[in-house]
Amino acid sequence: MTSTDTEKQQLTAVPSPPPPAEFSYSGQYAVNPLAEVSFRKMCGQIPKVLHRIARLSWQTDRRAVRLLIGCQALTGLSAAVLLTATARAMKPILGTDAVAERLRDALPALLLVAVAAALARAAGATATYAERRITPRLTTETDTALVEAVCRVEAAAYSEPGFADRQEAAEMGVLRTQVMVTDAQRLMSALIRMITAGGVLSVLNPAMLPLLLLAVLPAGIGAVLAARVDYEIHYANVSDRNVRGMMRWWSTTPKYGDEVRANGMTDYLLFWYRSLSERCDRRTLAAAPRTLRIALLSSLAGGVFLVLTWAVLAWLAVTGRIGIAIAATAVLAVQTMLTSLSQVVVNGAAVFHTSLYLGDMQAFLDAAAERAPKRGKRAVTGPVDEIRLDEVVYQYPGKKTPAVAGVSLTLRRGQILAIVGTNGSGKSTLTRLLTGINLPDKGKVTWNGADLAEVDPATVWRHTGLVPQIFAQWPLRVRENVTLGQPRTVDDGPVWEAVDAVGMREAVEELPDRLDTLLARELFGGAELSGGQWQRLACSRALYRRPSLLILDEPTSQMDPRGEHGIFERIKAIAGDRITVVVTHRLENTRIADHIVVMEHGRITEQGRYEDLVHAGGTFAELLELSQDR
Ligand SMILES: Nc1ncnc2c1ncn2[C@@H]1O[C@H](COP(=O)(O)OP(=O)(O)OP(=O)(O)O)[C@@H](O)[C@H]1O
Repeated sequence: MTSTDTEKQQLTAVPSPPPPAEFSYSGQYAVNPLAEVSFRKMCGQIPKVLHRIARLSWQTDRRAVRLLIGCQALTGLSAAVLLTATARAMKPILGTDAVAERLRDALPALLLVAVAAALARAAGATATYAERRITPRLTTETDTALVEAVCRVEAAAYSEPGFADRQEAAEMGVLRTQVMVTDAQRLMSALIRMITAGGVLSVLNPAMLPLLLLAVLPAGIGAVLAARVDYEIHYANVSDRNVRGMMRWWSTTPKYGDEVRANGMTDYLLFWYRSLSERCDRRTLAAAPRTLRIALLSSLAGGVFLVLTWAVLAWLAVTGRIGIAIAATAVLAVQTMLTSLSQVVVNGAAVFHTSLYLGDMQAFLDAAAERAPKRGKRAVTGPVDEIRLDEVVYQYPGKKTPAVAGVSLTLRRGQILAIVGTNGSGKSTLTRLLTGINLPDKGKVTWNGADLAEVDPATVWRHTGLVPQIFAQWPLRVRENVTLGQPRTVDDGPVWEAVDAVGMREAVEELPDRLDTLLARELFGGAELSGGQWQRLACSRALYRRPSLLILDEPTSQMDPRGEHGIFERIKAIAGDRITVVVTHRLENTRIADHIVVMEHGRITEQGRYEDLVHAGGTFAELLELSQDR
């Protein structure tokens, strides 16, 4: 083989991608609620969840619930009338008189049968209407409650192991709300029809009822056991589904399309996506034999008892123990019982299934409520004259060392503070502590003397404006991208002012609908901005707020020199009214600062003014020299 051949082979031989890492939904919160639960306890969940669905529905639409209850009562009544009227009609029909006479005698009962059947249908249709009035609003309520719970937790919860998996598990509860009222309503009406038919049947012959129950009970047990298997698979797949959901978004959103294509990631991403799906499928398929065994055994047991039921009925009729008319009604009652029992079983299992997912959802909502800020009722009122950090320490959950390890600092109104330091030295974490996004584990942060641990965070964030390193590109109109979080005015004057402040007027005026242009190229009529323009817009959002504390974390990393110069000029011009914090790796930009702190391993290792630090021979001077050494 020539060296050229080897080179060619090396170029064409692309190694196959590694399989995606296997995550498992584990840890102190990941307790499969079914692992230790007995069958009786599982069935015991059904009344509880019915009660819960009723309560939620009642809170959503009382009129619709009343209508539903009325329909259920009508269903029971019409089933009873139908069966008794049928029994009454059977006697003359099976009699020995002339046909015309038999029909005439049976006519009143037959009319009653027709009216009862019509009523039953009407009750069914109205119940569906009532259920459709409840379900969309109930789903919206539950869905919004989940989104709100996630938005409102303390930011530290996001770093907790398993938080995202628990959220994914809770999402299933939201999905189930779309079917839970239907399932509950069908279960209740089937139960009512079953009880009515059972009552009629036990009057006709008491021996039939237990036999029929035995015929359907195995199917009930089978359905609940199958639901349990389904839940176990769902539970085992939570983490993979979560990762797959993220991969799906990252792979398909046009925002990252360039990176995916130009780096040849498509095949790898598709491979990973497919691998995750196949891993979920494998778990599902591995459980299929168990489901089959459950279905076969329950059908076999049910079938045996059903044959027995029909045999007993035939024996009663053949031996003359019951009349032919009664036997015919019994056939109808058995059929009604069987149909409604099957519906009870199917819908009961569905309600049981729902109870499991609702349980996950409720557990997550409870956990989120526990993690909601409980910092006290004190309020920060502007203007903010002083922010102090006193020996502040913060360690992220699951981390071995603190990200901020004992920082003391005083910031005063009118001052510009620059924070510099190597990657991972704790700069962004320090800004999170300054704004009260995270509370320190030790030490305290005070605003005008008030400890942030005792202050309602909403009153703090009313006075802050933050341009984070990674900022959102909101799929909203230009105007909302500027005013989001604080729609202070109804006229556009202040919006244009903020747009001007970041030098974006020309770019916005060129957009098809100026401030009304939707910034989402994925959507019809949407437009897209360049990276630097997005960053200017993020800065304009913070400036529009006119905050007491303005924090800019690498605010100009994507901007051209003109844009960068403009932003820093603006920061200087408005600095008198506020406390300004700039985090940057471009050390030249720290010239505007009144005070610079250099961070290393979560501590402040140097501080002073630009001119002092340049000549101090420390990290700042070293980093500056390196940035100029090209
Ligand atoms: N949400 C988080 N959860 C867990 N650890 C985190 C989180 N955010 C940051 N860290 C860790 O905290 C440490 C400090 O991170 P931080 O983002 O504050 O550094 P930084 O100085 O801003 O870095 P850079 O210059 O790269 O932006 C790092 O070790 C990082 O891995």
